[in-house]
Order: sequence, then C-alpha cells, then structure tokens
Amino acid sequence: MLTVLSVKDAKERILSAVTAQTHCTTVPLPDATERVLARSVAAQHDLPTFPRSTMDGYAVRAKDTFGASESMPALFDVAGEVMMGQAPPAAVAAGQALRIATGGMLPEGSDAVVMVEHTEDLGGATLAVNRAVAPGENTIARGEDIKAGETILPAGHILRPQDIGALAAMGQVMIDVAQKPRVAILSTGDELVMPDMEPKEGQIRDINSYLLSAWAQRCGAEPSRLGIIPDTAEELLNALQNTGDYDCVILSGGSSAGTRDHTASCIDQLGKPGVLFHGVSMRPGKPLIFGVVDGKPYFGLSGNPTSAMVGFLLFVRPLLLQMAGAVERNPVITARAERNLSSASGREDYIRAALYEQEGQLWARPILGQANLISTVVRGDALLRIPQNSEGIEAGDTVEVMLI
Ligand SMILES: Nc1nc2c(c(=O)[nH]1)N[C@H]1C(S)=C(S)[C@@H](COP(=O)(O)OP(=O)(O)OC[C@H]3O[C@@H](n4cnc5c(N)ncnc54)[C@H](O)[C@@H]3O)O[C@H]1N2
Ligand code: MOO
Repeated sequence: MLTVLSVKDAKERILSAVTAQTHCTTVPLPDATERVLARSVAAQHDLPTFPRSTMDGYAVRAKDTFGASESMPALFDVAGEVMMGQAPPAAVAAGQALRIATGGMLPEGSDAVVMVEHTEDLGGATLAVNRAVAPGENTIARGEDIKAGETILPAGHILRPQDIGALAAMGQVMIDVAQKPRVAILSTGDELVMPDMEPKEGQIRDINSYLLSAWAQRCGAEPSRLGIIPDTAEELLNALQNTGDYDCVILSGGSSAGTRDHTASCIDQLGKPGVLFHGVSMRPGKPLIFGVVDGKPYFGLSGNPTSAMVGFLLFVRPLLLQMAGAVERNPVITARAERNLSSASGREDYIRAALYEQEGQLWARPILGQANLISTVVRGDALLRIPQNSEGIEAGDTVEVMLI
C-alpha cells in the first residue's frame, strides 16, 4: 500500500531511522579532499609563526616615518637586507631601514614596511621615505592568520580545497576522516542493457546506476554498481540478499504500483522492520520506497532517471552524509522564476531550470519535459522548488533553487 508522506516528513523519517557510522580511517593529506573530517583539527602553532611583510619595500619603525612627505622626506640608513626564507641579519634601530621582500620575516625593532614606490634610494645607504606608515602597515602579525589552539576545522566538516591548504600550512599530512559509506547500486528492468551494449528494439541502456553512482561519489560515498536485475521477484530478492557487504542499498525502477514492481515486497522479505514508507508527495519521484532491515537503509527510487536523481538528492544524499558524520552544507540559493509555473497544492515540485544572471539578478529558466528525459537535467543547472502548499508561482517570483 502506498503511504504518501511530505518531503519534510520523509526526510525526517529517513534520517531518524539510521544511525551515523563513526568508523574512521587515516589518509594522506592529498587524498582527504571531499572527505569528512572525523575529528576536529586545532592549530598546533600560530600562523604565520613569525611576523611578515606584505609588500616589497623597507622594514622600519613606523614612528620614524611620522610627518614624512614628498616635500619633507624622512631619511633612513639602510642597514642590510632580509633574505627570503632566512632570519633577518639584524634588528632595526631608530632611523634604520632593512630592505625586505613580500613574505620576508620582519626584523626585531621594526613594526611596519614602507612600499618601495614611496622611497628614493639616495645612494651611499641613505634612503628617503616620502610617505608615513602606521604601525602594522604592510605587515602580517604572528598568529594573525590562525592562532595556536584555535579550532581550524570541526569534526564532520567536508574538506574543501582551501581546507586542504590550511592543513598543509599546519603540517598536518595524515588526516583522520570518516570511512566512506559503501553503497550498492542496482538497476531493475527487463528493458535495460549495459551502456557498452547495442540496444535491440525496445531496449535502452542503463542510465541510473551510472548517474546514481556518480552522485554517490560526489557525496563522499563508495558506490558499487551491481548491475541490471531482471523484473522478477526471485532475481531481485537474490540480488538484495547479496548486498551484505554494503552500508546502504539503492535500487531504481520497479517502484510504482504496477504488477511487475517487486521492490517493496522484496525489501519486506529481507527482514525487519522492512519498508517504512512508499510514496512522497512530490514530483518527480513520487513512488519512492524507503526501508530499513537490520539497521541498513534501502532505497527504491523511480526508474525515470530525473526522478531517480531528484530522489537521490533529496533523501539519499542527506542520509549518506549523516552516515559519515558529515554536517550538510546546504545554503539556500534563491532566483527569480522566468515564467509562471503551476503545481498541485499538497505536492512539492522540483522543476529543472537553467540559471542565468541579468542586471545583478539570478534568474531561473524552467526546462520543461518528462521525468524520463535525461536532457532536462543535463541542460539544467538547478532544481527549482515549488513548495507543497503552493498552487504555482508567477513570473518574477523569488524561488528556492538547488544547484545540481
Ligand atoms: N498507471 C501508472 N503508471 C505509472 C505511474 C502511476 O502512478 N500509475 N507512475 C509513473 C511515475 S510518476 C513514475 S516515476 C514511474 C515509476 O516507475 P518505476 O519506478 O516503477 O520504474 P520503471 O517502470 O521501471 O521505469 C520507469 C521509466 O524509467 C525507465 N528506466 C528504469 N530504469 C532505468 C535505468 N536504469 N536507466 C534508464 N531508464 C530507466 C524505464 O524504462 C521507464 O521508461 O511510473 C509511472 N507509471
Ligand atoms: O513522479 Mo514520476 O517520479 O517521475 O513522474
């Protein structure tokens, strides 16, 4: 029987039915990109560990430049040069300057850098400075970037390229990350053949297991495509019984109410509690099945590729992230709808849309087409959400969009 839930309720039931996996593994820093951090990382030292110049010029005591101007330059003795990657050769005393490059270590005694453009070399180690600098100007203080002991990245954070850079700066070369959830992906349907086959009349190539495993990879999971299962209950049950090594199972096709659709009954036959709900009031992807057997989640997504993808993004992705202990970063992005769109009240719609910018505004141009058409998501950049209680939107309305 089809018990239809709202998108919100369905997501809540899914997330509360499965507990997070806390297994952790240690990987070399370059392999940690897009992985979920298992433990928070605190800075073991200040960054930078020494004060640095941010300009090419001369390290000075700021107060020695006060009042300096083009017509009344301040004169300095150039007492040497700070070499890159080396400690300064000397401290800066009153009336002295040390030549320094961007990134060079600020000498003791100095607290500012005068840009070379604002100086004139008068020869004989004498320098004219024709602009005053304030204390701290053109420098970075020790610890200004990151302070020792500060939490740089919290547990559950999905590591982005910039995070990898920060970890490198801290000398963290081995990173504790959550183990990737292992996801079994199966396509069901007598009409399906592998992508490397030439389909005969009435046959089509399997899109979903490739589409879904690519998305699973993007969510930090480890997908395995277990192939195409014919539309018989025996073969489906047999295939499901062979998914013991996986943390999550995703099926597509065979989820609607048709007589040949066996997904729900096979999940129930696997064990308890079995199917928790069948159907979500949304379009596309309404005939979505979710079940749990011995703590392991099972999804039966619609066969239509776009519906399968929407079901994955709304329900499977948050669960996979939760299983890895990840904190989902889901900033709501809004855009203005280019045209009117109708929807049935009581149902949440996800319309494929192309985004473009016009006069500083983000606009969403709906891409209309059946959920079976893969081109709608290929040409689209986002899914435009029409909320459950809405009967549609009007051109110019601000709507939520999910980037795809
Ligand atoms: N009489 C009714 N018919 C249908 C209803 C309904 O309420 N009453 N719902 C429609 C909706 S909505 C959807 S969505 C589909 C759901 O169907 P299934 O999830 O059972 O999937 P299939 O029937 O197996 O396939 C639907 C469609 O997608 C193609 N497909 C399936 N798997 C793949 C794959 N791996 N790669 C590419 N394409 C795939 C399949 O060939 C069908 O064209 O039911 C509607 N019908
Ligand atoms: O609701 Mo079905 O999932 O695509 O058309």
